[in-house]
Amino acid sequence: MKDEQPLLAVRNLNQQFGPGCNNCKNPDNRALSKNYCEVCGTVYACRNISLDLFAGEILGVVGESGSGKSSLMKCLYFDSEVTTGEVYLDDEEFIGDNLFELSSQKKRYIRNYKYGMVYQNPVHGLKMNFSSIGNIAEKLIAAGNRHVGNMEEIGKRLLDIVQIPVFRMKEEPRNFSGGMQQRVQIAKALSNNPPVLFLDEVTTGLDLSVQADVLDLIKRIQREFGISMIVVSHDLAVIRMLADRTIVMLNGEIVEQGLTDQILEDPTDKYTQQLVYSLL
Ligand SMILES: Nc1ncnc2c1ncn2[C@@H]1O[C@H](COP(=O)(O)OP(=O)(O)OP(=O)(O)O)[C@@H](O)[C@H]1O
Repeated sequence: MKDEQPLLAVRNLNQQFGPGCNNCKNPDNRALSKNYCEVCGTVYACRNISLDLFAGEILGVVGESGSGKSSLMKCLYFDSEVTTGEVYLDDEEFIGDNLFELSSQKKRYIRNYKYGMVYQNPVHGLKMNFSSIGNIAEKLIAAGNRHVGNMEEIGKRLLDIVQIPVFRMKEEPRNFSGGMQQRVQIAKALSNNPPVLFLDEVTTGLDLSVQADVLDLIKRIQREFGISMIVVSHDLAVIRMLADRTIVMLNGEIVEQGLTDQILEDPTDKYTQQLVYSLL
């Protein structure tokens, strides 16, 4: 895998909230045991994050609350601005382009054609007052589709893939259970056939049996469609089930990364060891 060109290459991504001061701008003064500066209050949500996502793999990002996982996802999906950093997509339309530096129009294009996103809270990914198939159509229209018949056909196929009964396609997701809402979000995220899918804590808050069904669905989609995914979770059990490789974050930094099996069997970092032992 190492000799391959990554599909997505993130280099030295930093995101901070606050201007920083003489104290925290000096890396020697910044304790690694927290993600904020005690002098000026600046929060360092992501610090020097570099990672590769290869074609067809699921990359897990795990860490406790506040470790910077969602901040990383929001930056990658252009939901929020990085402070500094680079990201490259192996796509002929964007060769050599640091995507963070593109215009907002081009970023929108990438979100519509190259990326899919599934949020923890379905309210962020779905219009609750649109029908389920209408939500899928919204993404298809954003990606340039205009033919109503085609959109309905694609919508039905996607709802079938995520196991939402097609006879319920006209219902609004607000009338669905949490697990069904996540399924509609997944269908919507897949609608433009993206090479990259981001999933942010998608099973958090669901009942265990519903969680297991949604995780099965994600695994099946990855196998059938070969989509590359970055999956964020605070729950190592979720990462164990889904991810080929895993990144462990703490206080905005990557403290360990490697094959998921390797991390689970032989964690080297102290914090990762705690995470792994908590599974036992
Ligand atoms: N807009 C913001 N302004 C200030 N601080 C922020 C902002 N967004 C995130 N942070 C801070 O950045 C740090 C990382 O937050 P983030 O949400 O990425 O963590 P997380 O690992 O996803 O945790 P959780 O799973 O609880 O969301 C936290 O200290 C958080 O308070």
